[in-house]
Amino acid sequence: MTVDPRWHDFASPEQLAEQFAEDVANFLKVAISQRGHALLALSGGTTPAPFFRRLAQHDLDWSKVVVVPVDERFVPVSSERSNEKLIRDNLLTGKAADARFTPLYHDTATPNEAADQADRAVADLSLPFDVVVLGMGGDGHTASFFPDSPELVDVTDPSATRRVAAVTAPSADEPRLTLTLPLLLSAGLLALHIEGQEKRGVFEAALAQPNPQEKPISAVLLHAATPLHIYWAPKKGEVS
Ligand SMILES: O=C1O[C@H](COP(=O)(O)O)[C@@H](O)[C@H](O)[C@H]1O
Repeated sequence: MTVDPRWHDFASPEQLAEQFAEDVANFLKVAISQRGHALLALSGGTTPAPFFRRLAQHDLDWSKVVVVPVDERFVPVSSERSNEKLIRDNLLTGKAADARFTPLYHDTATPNEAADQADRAVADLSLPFDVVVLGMGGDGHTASFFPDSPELVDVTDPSATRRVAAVTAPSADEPRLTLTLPLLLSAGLLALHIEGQEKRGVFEAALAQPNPQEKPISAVLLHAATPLHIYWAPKKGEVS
């Protein structure tokens, strides 16, 4: 059995960003009204900045929102490759600057020590996440679940007890920190944000023949117990 995919297709990245931000903001508002706070996990990379900027414009009680990266490079926040920097620069601005941020990166001697610190900090949050926004690379990686990572089996184990783990992969430039599969799958709203025909093809291939070793997004497809909401738009210049 694979996940129930719910497609949300848009004509442009701008239209996607606007509607996706509204859907996530509404989900956060409901979480705040029901449990007094909301937990939001966000992916990084090159795709989500316009969505973050639209989300930041939403009028909600940001002081009650906790934001956590889905995954992170083991680089300081000053690095242009830091997902934390991306989130801080594009989401945590204006009213949304009141949100609390729980980092995965810590300035430790090793990625494992940073993962231990982040694991404890995430354990102290009032889990589960209300909203998890995944991304996906052209190789089918999601979070920092890379096809060539020696830690892939551990971080995609549906019964993993660690919440945050350090990973390495020849295809990733730096060591990484990632939330593990069960934490991602426990979200109230599980969404995947991808753009472009190529990524759609990669995703549809994984859906047709899920194999986590080849396309790690398959681990989500095989183990999610709730629908996966896919927000997709063609890239600029592509037809939908
Ligand atoms: O390395 C990463 O890549 C994926 C996908 O990023 P994109 O640049 O292809 O949009 C992202 O989901 C992940 O958070 C990030 O660390």
